[in-house]
Amino acid sequence: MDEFASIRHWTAGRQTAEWQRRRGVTLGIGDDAAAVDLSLAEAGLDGAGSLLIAVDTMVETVHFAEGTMADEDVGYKALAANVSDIAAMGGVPLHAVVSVSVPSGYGSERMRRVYDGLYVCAEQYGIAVIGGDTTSAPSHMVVSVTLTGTVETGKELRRSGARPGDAVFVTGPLGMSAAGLHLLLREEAGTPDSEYAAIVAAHKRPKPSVLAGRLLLKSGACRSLNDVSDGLASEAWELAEASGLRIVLEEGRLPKSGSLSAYAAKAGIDPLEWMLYGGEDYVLVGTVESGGADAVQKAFHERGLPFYIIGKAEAGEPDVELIPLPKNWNGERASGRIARRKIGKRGYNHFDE
Ligand SMILES: Nc1ncnc2c1ncn2[C@@H]1O[C@H](COP(=O)(O)OP(=O)(O)OP(=O)(O)O)[C@@H](O)[C@H]1O
Ligand SMILES: Cc1ncc(C[n+]2csc(CCOP(=O)(O)O)c2C)c(N)n1
Ligand SMILES: [Mg+2]
Ligand SMILES: [Mg+2]
Ligand SMILES: [Mg+2]
Repeated sequence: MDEFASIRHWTAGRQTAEWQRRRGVTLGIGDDAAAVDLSLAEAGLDGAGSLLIAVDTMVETVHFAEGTMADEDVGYKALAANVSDIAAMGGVPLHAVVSVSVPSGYGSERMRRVYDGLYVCAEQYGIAVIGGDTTSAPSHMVVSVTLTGTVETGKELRRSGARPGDAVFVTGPLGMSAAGLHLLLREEAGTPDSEYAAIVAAHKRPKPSVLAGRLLLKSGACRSLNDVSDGLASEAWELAEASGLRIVLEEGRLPKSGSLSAYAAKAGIDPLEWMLYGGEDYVLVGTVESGGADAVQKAFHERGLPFYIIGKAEAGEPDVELIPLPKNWNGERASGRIARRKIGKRGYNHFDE
């Protein structure tokens, strides 16, 4: 199958004309560029919208490898990672443009499976796939997705809006994806123990919450927001630096799932490592004005969504600190309180030595 037949094989008949029309697409896959009339996009915004644009790339051996992700998972996660960035602005995702670079030996069927997963994610989040690019690659697959979205003009939730006194929150458990990856890279006997299904699923099929971002925006109480791709420590540092303040996290408040604890115990690893530095959690971390935290938590819980207050923002030079659990505490007290530990700007970094 040649390049053009392959593209048709991966994309033709996947989404109806009606699906695309409702997102304002007036010209989809097949010409030099797609055309979108944003005034026709049904995003349900409260007022005029701005365009959001994000791109994230997945590279074989860096973001996935044989044994960690099926082809379908690669397509799903490449889009989901971008949904997480749109959610982290408080926005609604709309259109995806997909670039794939495929080693010639991979064959058209393998890429079709990547698209099977990508379209599952598109369906789940209401996204129209409107174009892309295809090239060969020397030895490994690369999938890059550009995603548009929309958000009420001037209301997008930035990293820079936190203020001293704000409560710091996360919208889901931490460290599960890193634990799942650890298991997948080490599991000798194929199918992992069902006890660990949740951590494996967290790695292969992350579920960013657009609804969580929308609730935060509509609450009027959210001052800053980021999504956790590189790890909580790294993302908290981004909030601290963008907002010019110190973030203090409490170890005892960090949400830890049962399957993470069980697997960490089995693997002999401190789960806190994964929770702070693992990454690929695709939950939201941010701050709310402290007086509004209870109402936001209530709104989340009413919709069955998790919401955890994990610390606070304080005036000071950009920094991230952790108040450890008493078990990790060596007994020292600094001015009558448990000594805080500085959290390094460590996390997943593509250019670390
Ligand atoms: N090569 C690049 N050229 C221009 N801007 C870039 C480039 N790479 C990243 N950026 C910009 O830098 C900022 C931070 O990007 P980054 O990729 O760290 O964010 P993210 O997508 O939230 O994180 P992650 O990639 O871990 O999911 C964004 O505004 C992004 O658009
Ligand atoms: C085989 C394999 N090895 C390592 C990892 C871990 N990993 C890769 S990229 C990344 C951060 C997010 O990426 P980005 O910053 O590009 O969005 C993490 C935690 C993995 N997923 N698969
Ligand atoms: Mg990025
Ligand atoms: Mg992000
Ligand atoms: Mg990202």
